[in-house]
Amino acid sequence: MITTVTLNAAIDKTYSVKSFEMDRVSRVTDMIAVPGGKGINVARVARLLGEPVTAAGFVAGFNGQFIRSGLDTEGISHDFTEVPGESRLCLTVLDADNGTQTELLEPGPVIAENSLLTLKEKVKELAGRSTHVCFSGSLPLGCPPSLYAELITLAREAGAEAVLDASGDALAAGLEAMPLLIKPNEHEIVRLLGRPASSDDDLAACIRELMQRGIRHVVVSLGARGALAGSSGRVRRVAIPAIRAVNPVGSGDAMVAGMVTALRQGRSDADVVRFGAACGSANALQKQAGVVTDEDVERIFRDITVTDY
Ligand SMILES: Nc1ncnc2c1ncn2[C@@H]1O[C@H](COP(=O)(O)OP(=O)(O)O)[C@@H](O)[C@H]1O
Ligand SMILES: O=P(O)(O)OC[C@H]1O[C@](O)(COP(=O)(O)O)[C@@H](O)[C@@H]1O
Repeated sequence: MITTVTLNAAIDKTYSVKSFEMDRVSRVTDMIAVPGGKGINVARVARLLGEPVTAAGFVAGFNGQFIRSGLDTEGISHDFTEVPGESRLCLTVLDADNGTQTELLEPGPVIAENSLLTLKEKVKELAGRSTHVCFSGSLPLGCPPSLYAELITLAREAGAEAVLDASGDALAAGLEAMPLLIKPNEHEIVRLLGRPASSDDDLAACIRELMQRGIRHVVVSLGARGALAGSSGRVRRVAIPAIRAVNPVGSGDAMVAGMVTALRQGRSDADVVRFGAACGSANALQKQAGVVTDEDVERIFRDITVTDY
């Protein structure tokens, strides 16, 4: 099984708007509201790919009920820790005319010490039944930056491999526990290493540095440019075909889901990133974040090339 941990679960709401403008009234032409937050998106895509999953993390309030019942409707198994307050709303405004996606992310509930203890027990228990635990997304208020490192260590002690998709201090501190795989995007890796990366050579040097620290898979996703991926000491370029992207929100999560699925299937390092990138691009073809179809994934996979960098 794959367990996903979303500490700041959300309702992901997507508004389609014609010619979105600041300081103006905009009428919404189409609306989607689904359980979201990075780890939940990973769970949805992994399940669509045929993997057994459980989504865990914190939920709160009416939005938390929406998240649980939405997952029930989708048939995604979940085991969340309820906390006081209200789970957040993450809003994406899609403007097809201008080709923009604008995101507004609420902060979410404040997590108390006793809820952290409950969550740690839950992660230990789920990790004992999982091959991989994916830790994804920002830390809600009340969670110390060291939390991912603690959870990764617990997961590994329980027998599961850990994947970390986070940013800022949460990513920096989480690295101390040596997750199996990290998937920063360009901005996240630059911030992590605290130096500019103005070329792919610079990014490759960052990837090598992180592999030397002991992270086996360091995959830097580059949006429509594909990815630069380090695995077991080698850096590879992942070149993807041009597509007509509809909404790339959630593509990073779909990529993580694809890579974990491929790792579980024992695919080669090159095919792990190739399959992950195919899932990321397939997600960008959908209006809803965190959704792929098998047909899109397989078609795009065939058109992706992975070469030594
Ligand atoms: N506009 C796009 N066109 C094609 N593929 C995309 C696009 N945006 C993302 N992807 C795919 O999804 C992967 C992850 O997307 P990216 O935007 O880099 O992640 P994140 O959402 O974490 O910032 C990319 O490596 C790529 O394969
Ligand atoms: O937990 P964070 O980092 O605040 O991010 C939350 C947001 O990330 C998303 O999961 C999208 O992430 P990606 O585009 O990086 O895959 C949204 O669905 C969600 O609203």
